[in-house]
Amino acid sequence: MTATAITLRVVGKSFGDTVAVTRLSLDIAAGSLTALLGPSGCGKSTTLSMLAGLTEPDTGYLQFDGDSILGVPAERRGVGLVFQKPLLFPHLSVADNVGFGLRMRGVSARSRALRVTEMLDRVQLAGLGDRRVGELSGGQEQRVALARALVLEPKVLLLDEPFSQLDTALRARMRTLLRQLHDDSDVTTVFVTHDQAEAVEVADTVALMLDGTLAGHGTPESFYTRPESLAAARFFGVTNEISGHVRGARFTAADGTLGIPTDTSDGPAVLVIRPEAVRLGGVSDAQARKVRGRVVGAQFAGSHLAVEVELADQRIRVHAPLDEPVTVGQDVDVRFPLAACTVFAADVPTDIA
Ligand SMILES: Nc1ncnc2c1ncn2[C@@H]1O[C@H](COP(=O)(O)OP(=O)(O)OP(=O)(O)O)[C@@H](O)[C@H]1O
Repeated sequence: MTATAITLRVVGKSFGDTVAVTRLSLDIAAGSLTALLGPSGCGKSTTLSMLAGLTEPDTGYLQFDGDSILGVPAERRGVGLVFQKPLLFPHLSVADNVGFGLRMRGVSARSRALRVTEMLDRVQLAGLGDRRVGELSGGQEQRVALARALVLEPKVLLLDEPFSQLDTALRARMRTLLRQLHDDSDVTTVFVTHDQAEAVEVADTVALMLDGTLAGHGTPESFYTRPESLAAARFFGVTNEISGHVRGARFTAADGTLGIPTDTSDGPAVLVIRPEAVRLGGVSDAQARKVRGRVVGAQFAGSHLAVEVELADQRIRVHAPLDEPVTVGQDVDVRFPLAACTVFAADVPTDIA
């Protein structure tokens, strides 16, 4: 079986006056593990539900491998579903839960038993087939839900916040398991989460949704190094925003410093750079811009030193290596590597709450 590519074009869905999804266009590569990421209410679950065939879009189209899936009933889309709650049959054993779909398809008891045993092994539940599902832990229940979906060899696996009810350590183990299960098969996986750290850890591709539509799409790294919008940069956590303007393909900060090449149009602008990309001290480098600043705060933060630096008219955050000799009150050279700077026009919407 070859993997399935998913196409969404100008998809829209409203519930009464509530616009859940609007003008959503997205290409999900065959065989990818894509995180559909975004804050609560941005339309992730509705999107997943439209792919699953549980909700029909009002506008736009959806395709699997170039063929429209609009109007195709859920059970004929070749989709496996895993939800936040495992939704197992409480009166059936683990093995019977996993084998349920196979039984519905008329697969013989013998063949079913073989496939269920193999699947339980893959989700690390070997030997637990006879257990009643009420005797399982939350993590085990979600493994059963994963096994039940995957045993049917779906073309597409859709997961809606599947591990959000588990504790942190277990969630990390489940993410690793999901990655393994995905890598061992050809299934195209779409994983809904509101947690950007989870998206970055589990997925090879991230599709960020804000306000019902796509706000960024690319590798996890690209959201840190080249965010597509200010809102996307903000969603990915702590970032520095330096206000200024662009004139003649050059960004200048409000205090007249920097001079960063950019292809953003002339006008008020914001330069975005993550704290871990800013350098303190160091040698001159043609690929970076230098400004003078003063250290006004330095705090141990586990993996780095969280430093606050005052520039001419604003403060920025810098993550410095722990062995960097940084003292409060010290004057420092602050370097902005060009490759880590992204400039946006200042008049973009900024509310992403
Ligand atoms: N069946 C429904 N009836 C009415 N409104 C709905 C329905 N489903 C979703 N909505 C609304 O559509 C918007 C998008 O909801 P959706 O569940 O897709 O977002 P989400 O990003 O998955 O959020 P969450 O993580 O909180 O589930 C929300 O405003 C929600 O209240």
